[in-house]
Amino acid sequence: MSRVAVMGTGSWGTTFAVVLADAGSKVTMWGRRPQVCEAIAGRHENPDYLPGLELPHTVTADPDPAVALDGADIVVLAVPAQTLRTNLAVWKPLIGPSAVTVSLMKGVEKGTLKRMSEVIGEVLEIGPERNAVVSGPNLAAEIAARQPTATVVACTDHDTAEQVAAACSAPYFRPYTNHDVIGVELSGAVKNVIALAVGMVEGMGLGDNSKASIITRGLAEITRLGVALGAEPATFAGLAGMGDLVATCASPLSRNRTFGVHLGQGMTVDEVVAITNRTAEGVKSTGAILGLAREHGVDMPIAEAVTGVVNGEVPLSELAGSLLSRARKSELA
Ligand SMILES: NC(=O)c1ccc[n+]([C@@H]2O[C@H](COP(=O)([O-])OP(=O)(O)OC[C@H]3O[C@@H](n4cnc5c(N)ncnc54)[C@H](O)[C@@H]3O)[C@@H](O)[C@H]2O)c1
Ligand SMILES: O=P(O)(O)OC[C@H](O)CO
Repeated sequence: MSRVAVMGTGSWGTTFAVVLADAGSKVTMWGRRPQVCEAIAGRHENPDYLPGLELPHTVTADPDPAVALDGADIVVLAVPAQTLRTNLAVWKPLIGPSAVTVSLMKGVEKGTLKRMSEVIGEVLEIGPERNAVVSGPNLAAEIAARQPTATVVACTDHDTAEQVAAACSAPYFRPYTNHDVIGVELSGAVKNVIALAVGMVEGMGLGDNSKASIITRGLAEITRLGVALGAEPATFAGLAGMGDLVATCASPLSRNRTFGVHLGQGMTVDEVVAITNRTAEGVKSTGAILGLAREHGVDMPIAEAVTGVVNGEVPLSELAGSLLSRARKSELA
């Protein structure tokens, strides 16, 4: 039986803890708010993020990271992408020398333009063989209701990917393994930006042709960037690529898509942030993703338009025009 620490008691951290427990793992969560940890450990619930769900009694939680990390074979990281580096610096001395890390996060670090597994490798000074990523069409609320889904466990080391996949294989949760960490991780981060664009389109009252066009050309952008960074094209046709893109862009449960809908209806970024306390990673990562694209000479017009709107540099009324007025090109270019 794996002993797993889940660092972060938000929607996905808590849901993934349920998956791990249902798969037979023993789970201790860390959360920064003691009252949330008390609710998880004492009443087997997380009313802030998953109200009404009874958590397995094998899931416990503690606000002391030393308690959560003590003896953990697997350390799951589920905090906002932009706080990860600071959090890891505190946790580093508490993580065992052979523990495997698993990033659940779908963002790119501002400033450094690093993927989450890169930040983890750098701060914890661990090799790629201990550094795994889980990403796929995984809307937390559906999985918390034990609705069937598949996902991808990515690690350059097959044994590590298998170890993590075994720890999270539940009757309703089927992990596939993949060695393409770059492709799997980038897919998860960039689809959030595309979901913001689809949400804006929805909020502006446009229809399914517009959304399908954004989703399809969005996949082309994700693939171009990924391949330029060394990913394998096939990954983008898989669960972490097209699968997650479709789930996120289609679902009202997606925080990124919902954020975009509010923007499309005319709210400002600050106004949307004020009415939600959930992590919409695309908002903070879109500039970093565009930075990566520019660094590698990759054309990403949708990410560029979304960044412009999010930064208040491009009026929403110009979003469609900025995409449609570009020079004609081959679909396959
Ligand atoms: N929710 C989903 O359906 C889902 C699915 C797959 C991946 N993800 C990804 O998982 C990651 C976490 O998402 P989530 O849904 O759990 O977010 P969330 O907003 O539900 O929860 C975030 C958690 O991080 C904590 N937190 C906030 N600021 C912090 C800080 N400075 N230091 C430490 N902890 C802090 C919050 O208290 C909360 O427990 C994101 O990168 C997201 O893209 C989410
Ligand atoms: O709610 P979102 O937009 O963060 O998306 C959640 C997951 O990433 C879907 O796989």
